[in-house]
Amino acid sequence: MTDIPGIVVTGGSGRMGRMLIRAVADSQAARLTAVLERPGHDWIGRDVGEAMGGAPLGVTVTDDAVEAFATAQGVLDFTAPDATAEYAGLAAQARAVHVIGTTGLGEGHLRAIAAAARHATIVRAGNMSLGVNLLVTLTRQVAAALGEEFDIEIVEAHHRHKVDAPSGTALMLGHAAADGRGVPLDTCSERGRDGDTGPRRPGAIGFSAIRGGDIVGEHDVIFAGQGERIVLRHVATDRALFARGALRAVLWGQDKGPGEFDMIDVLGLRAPVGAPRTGA
Ligand SMILES: NC(=O)C1=CN([C@@H]2O[C@H](COP(=O)(O)OP(=O)(O)OC[C@H]3O[C@@H](n4cnc5c(N)ncnc54)[C@H](OP(=O)(O)O)[C@@H]3O)[C@@H](O)[C@H]2O)C=CC1
Ligand SMILES: O=C(O)C1=N[C@H](C(=O)O)C[C@H](O)C1
Repeated sequence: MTDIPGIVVTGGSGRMGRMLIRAVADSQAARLTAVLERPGHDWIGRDVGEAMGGAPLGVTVTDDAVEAFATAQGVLDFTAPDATAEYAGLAAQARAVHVIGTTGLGEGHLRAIAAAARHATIVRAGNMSLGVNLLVTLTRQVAAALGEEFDIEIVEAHHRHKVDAPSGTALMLGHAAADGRGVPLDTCSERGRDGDTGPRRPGAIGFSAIRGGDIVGEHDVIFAGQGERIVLRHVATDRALFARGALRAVLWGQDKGPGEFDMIDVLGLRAPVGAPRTGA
């Protein structure tokens, strides 16, 4: 037996799945024990290194999540909402740390994840990068410092394949901005303006999404006042960034008890008691 945690990557053939496989395979601190794909996927039964067009990694792609999770200490999951909700239950049964990067989760998915977190450690974040999580804390601070005379707009840009909007990161930033102002985001969020919208609602937090080409992920938080504008920006140029964050999260989670955590916890960016919370 080894103390190095065994890790399962779900959605192995996806853009993030491939990054996660590389990150775990290259790490001295974790072992890749299984890679999951959907039943019927043409990678099933193949060595994952070869399926990715490289040298064998000695790990065969499977569609059996129960068996894969049974011997694992961690699951890295960047797939789709329905799959993630199901994996949360299965990972909790196996007491494996479940790191969730999947975005576009609805109320039902979040309930399933919360239920699973009663039994096992879950780390969930719409963005696993250090830079974005710092931007979240800065956004909350700037929003708290400025009054409603500064209009907050969040603009995000992603590749043409992205299926959800606003991005998970944009929502993290929106929650942080609303938190800084001491209001719930759902009371002030303004999305998808089109046509005769009328003037901007005071206190609104606006969201805009751009989709095109191969943009990895870009986020601006704009505080627009009279005669001045503050823009907080994060630009991701390489998806490996998110995979490194996910690996850090699964290692961090190894000695934690049941509960739902985020990257602010993993990175130690949580504000001290008495200071405003993040709303991510
Ligand atoms: N938190 C973060 O830091 C980041 C989060 N993301 C998020 O990660 C997710 C994945 O992104 P990306 O890799 O670009 O997407 P891809 O579409 O490239 O990959 C998704 C993978 O999940 C698999 N999958 C989808 N649905 C199911 C299902 N029901 N059961 C089993 N497997 C399934 C897909 O398989 P198949 O091809 O067969 O459909 C595919 O392998 C998105 O929600 C994205 O927003 C992305 C980057 C960073
Ligand atoms: O789908 C993506 O690609 C990304 N998704 C995440 C999000 O929704 O914010 C994180 C990153 O921006 C890339």
